[in-house]
Amino acid sequence: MLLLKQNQEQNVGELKKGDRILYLDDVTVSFDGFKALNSLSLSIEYEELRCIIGANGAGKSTMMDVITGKTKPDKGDVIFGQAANLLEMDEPTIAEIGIGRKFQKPTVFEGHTIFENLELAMKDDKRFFKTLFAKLSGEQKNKIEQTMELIGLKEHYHNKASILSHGQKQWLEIGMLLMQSPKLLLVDEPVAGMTPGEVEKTGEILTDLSKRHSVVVVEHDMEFIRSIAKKVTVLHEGSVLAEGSMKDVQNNEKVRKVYLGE
Ligand SMILES: Nc1ncnc2c1ncn2[C@@H]1O[C@H](COP(=O)(O)OP(=O)(O)OP(=O)(O)O)[C@@H](O)[C@H]1O
Repeated sequence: MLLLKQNQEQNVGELKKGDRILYLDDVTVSFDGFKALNSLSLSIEYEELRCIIGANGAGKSTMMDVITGKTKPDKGDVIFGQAANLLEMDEPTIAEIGIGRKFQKPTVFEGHTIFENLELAMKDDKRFFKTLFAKLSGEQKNKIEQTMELIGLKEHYHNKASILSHGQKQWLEIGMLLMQSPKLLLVDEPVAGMTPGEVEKTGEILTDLSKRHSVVVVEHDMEFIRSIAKKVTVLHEGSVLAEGSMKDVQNNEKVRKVYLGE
């Protein structure tokens, strides 16, 4: 298992800004004959913030499930980094080689402090109490502190997660993912249920993150997408309908036809 992980990490290789980090080629997923993904091809760059939009049922979650290994496609290729074939790996291996996924509902440890939540997320040994009382190195403490700063929770470090607002819990969970040093972060509807102030802060956090990671955001909130988007991919019936800046996509004839019935 360890050897497999090391080989796969080598296959991911060293990446620099602008290199391709994720490549889906001709990916099809069928459920009882219905194609949730239909020859989907898509590529994401290292240190890019990409927004994925699309109506209900367009295939956004299925695409995330394929990338993280939850769903295996009927056909196609999914390559991470230079040459790591994600279709040959199970979910834990995919997470270990650098793909983190943030689901819509936060799942933080409510009874533990912000600091402890991040500490627990960092450790390889998942046995809860053993992990919590093991001594942290200076480097590990620094990493936790930098992460708390990034997610705007530094002054809350000793507070229990249970007292955080919904938005703060979402940020803490993003922080927990960061403790595993992912190269690619997949974020599902990050601003659902947030206050306007929290939405703005989330945009800042994700933009900041994309300077050191690749970030893929699936979101229905178009105002939010407009505020953060550099490049947008529109999915429709399991394939890419359009891709480009928010302006390009909004002016795209096919998109206008599908969304606005023009
Ligand atoms: N396990 C499954 N079995 C059968 N059909 C499924 C399954 N998962 C997804 N589908 C179907 O595949 C299509 C794509 O679903 P998917 O959840 O990927 O869309 P989505 O773009 O994420 O939608 P939403 O915005 O509503 O979350 C939908 O028509 C859905 O009903």
